[in-house]
Amino acid sequence: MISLHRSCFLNNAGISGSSSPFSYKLKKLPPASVKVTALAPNKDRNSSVLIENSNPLEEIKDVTSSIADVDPNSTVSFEEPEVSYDDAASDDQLVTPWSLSVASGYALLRDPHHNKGLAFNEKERDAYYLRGLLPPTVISQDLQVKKLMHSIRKYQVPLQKYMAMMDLQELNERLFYKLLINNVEELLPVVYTPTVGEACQKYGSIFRRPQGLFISLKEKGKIREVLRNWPQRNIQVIVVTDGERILGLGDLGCQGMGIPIGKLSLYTALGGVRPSACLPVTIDVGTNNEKLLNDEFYIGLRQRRATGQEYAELMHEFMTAVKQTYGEKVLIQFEDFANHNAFDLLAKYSTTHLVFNDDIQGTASVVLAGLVAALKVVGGTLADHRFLFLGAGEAGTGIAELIALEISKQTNMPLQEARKKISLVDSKGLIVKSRMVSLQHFKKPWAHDHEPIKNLVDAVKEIKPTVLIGTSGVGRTFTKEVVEAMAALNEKPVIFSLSNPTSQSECTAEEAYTWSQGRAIFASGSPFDPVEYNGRVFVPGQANNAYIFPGLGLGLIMSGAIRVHDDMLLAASEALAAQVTQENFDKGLIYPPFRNIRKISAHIAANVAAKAYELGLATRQPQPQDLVKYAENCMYNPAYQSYR
Ligand SMILES: O=C([O-])CC(=O)C(=O)O
Ligand SMILES: [Mg+2]
Repeated sequence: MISLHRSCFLNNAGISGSSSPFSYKLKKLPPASVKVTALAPNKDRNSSVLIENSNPLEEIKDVTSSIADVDPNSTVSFEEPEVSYDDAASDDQLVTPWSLSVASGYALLRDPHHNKGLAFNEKERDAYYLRGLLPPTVISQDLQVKKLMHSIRKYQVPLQKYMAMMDLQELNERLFYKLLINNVEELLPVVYTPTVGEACQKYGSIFRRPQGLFISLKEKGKIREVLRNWPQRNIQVIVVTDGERILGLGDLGCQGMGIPIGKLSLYTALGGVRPSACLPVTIDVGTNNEKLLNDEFYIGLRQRRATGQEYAELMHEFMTAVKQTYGEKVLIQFEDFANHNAFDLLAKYSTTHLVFNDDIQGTASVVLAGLVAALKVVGGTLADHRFLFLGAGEAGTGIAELIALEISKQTNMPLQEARKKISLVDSKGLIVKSRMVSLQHFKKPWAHDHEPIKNLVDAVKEIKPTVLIGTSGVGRTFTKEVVEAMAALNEKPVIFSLSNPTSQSECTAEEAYTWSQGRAIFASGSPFDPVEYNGRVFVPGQANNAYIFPGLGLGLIMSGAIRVHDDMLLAASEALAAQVTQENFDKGLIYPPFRNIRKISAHIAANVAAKAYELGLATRQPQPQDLVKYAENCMYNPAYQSYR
């Protein structure tokens, strides 16, 4: 059995110390032939080995020994196209289960990228030394999915379901994604909000093995090396958090890692980005959460958060190292940073990197889509409506700005004027001019001429909004009085309770429908079950950025975009709103069901890519003719591959 890990790979090459000159990418080659080109900068620049039609295990022995023989300063280059079609391989297309070696035997069963469990067929069991390591039965992937859903459904506690899913991801990646894609509506609340929030809170005690990359202050000055420790090279998407504002749960420090992991599993399941191209990162600069600091099981740095220059320097080293390691076109998604850093990081890096902030921009795009769809039910144009927000952080101001931008585009109204249709309430009351000096910079554009108002109910009565949006991170703040005030003002009040997880939702679906006598057009950030009121069933929509970021990311990747532009967020919004069917509207839905999410993501990706080409920000040339088809063809397919 040959099992070659990177460490022995480097040792064989006689490399020691901190830097590894090796890089490797797999080149697509005709079946059963492997060509490795070793590029040695100092000598033997182009030595190459070509092995054809032999036993794959033997091939690898040859390949690895020739790699080991080349100059230690050499670069071994296997090239892989940025958008890989390998993952779409069908039954009749044979592939080799590559890692840096051909996995076989016991190691193959423990390699999550290639393991198929009982689905290894007889031939594969012979060829890959699996005889005796598996019970005799051979079953299909579909039967495995059925069996696993059966056992997951038996768990009563959501966190147990979450742990079962994480274990599966570590054991058999394709089965994990097949399960998730086939049962997306049932499993999204498990791997994502609300359960992922609880998982982050309890990360220290449920922690079994590390997932993702942890970069703490201890790694300062060494971040490029840390990135090289990650086993994959062709990274296309990074989701990074510093754990300071995890959902609406506050500072969870290093335990925020659950969020990048969850978001990236949706990149693959909902947007079709290859799992090997996804990198979850948590930046650990400490935590101000006393409970965690005193928790003996806490997994992060036991110190208060670094701020100011120390924080900025670590983030800058990370951002620079990412671009140096993965190039200009790697997408960096900022996730769940606290307001004060989120806006600054986005402003600082949006002109030099391909970055976007999911909480500011992704949430804005999904809410705008929901509002555009809701107009079909409530009537009027965006400019005809008045918007009131509870919460003026990343999500609140991000959504407000995108609505203003869209109104301004639709009506040619100056942006300043369009902003006047939107009012925000924060913990100190309505944001008004007289508070200007003490306002954080991102709130200033929303300080209108108005008398101060202290609480939300009074603001509703005074401003008379048609749309009420909660982004406060504080649960149960849309009280009966607030919802009744909205219902008294509007025939069909639009009410979005966006804070996550469910415990932080501004009101429940049941409250929204009951207190508005079934008239509310309601959506929430975390899922709620359908509600029966007066003999009618209301299905609440889930206004969650999960509708947007997977398709947006795919669109950026497939067009080779180098920057994110606001117009791409509008394009994503438009594409999502266009996917709501009459049948959905008839059920009171303003978002299409998640079960069609891959099709929806393909349309979002196509619209985003088209915008990237239009704006001259796309580097993949020529532009594919049918972008929707192209997006679909690029998507990772979790069906098992057949091993030769
Ligand atoms: O993760 C989610 O469900 C949505 C989101 O970005 C947040 O609440 O921060
Ligand atoms: Mg978030």
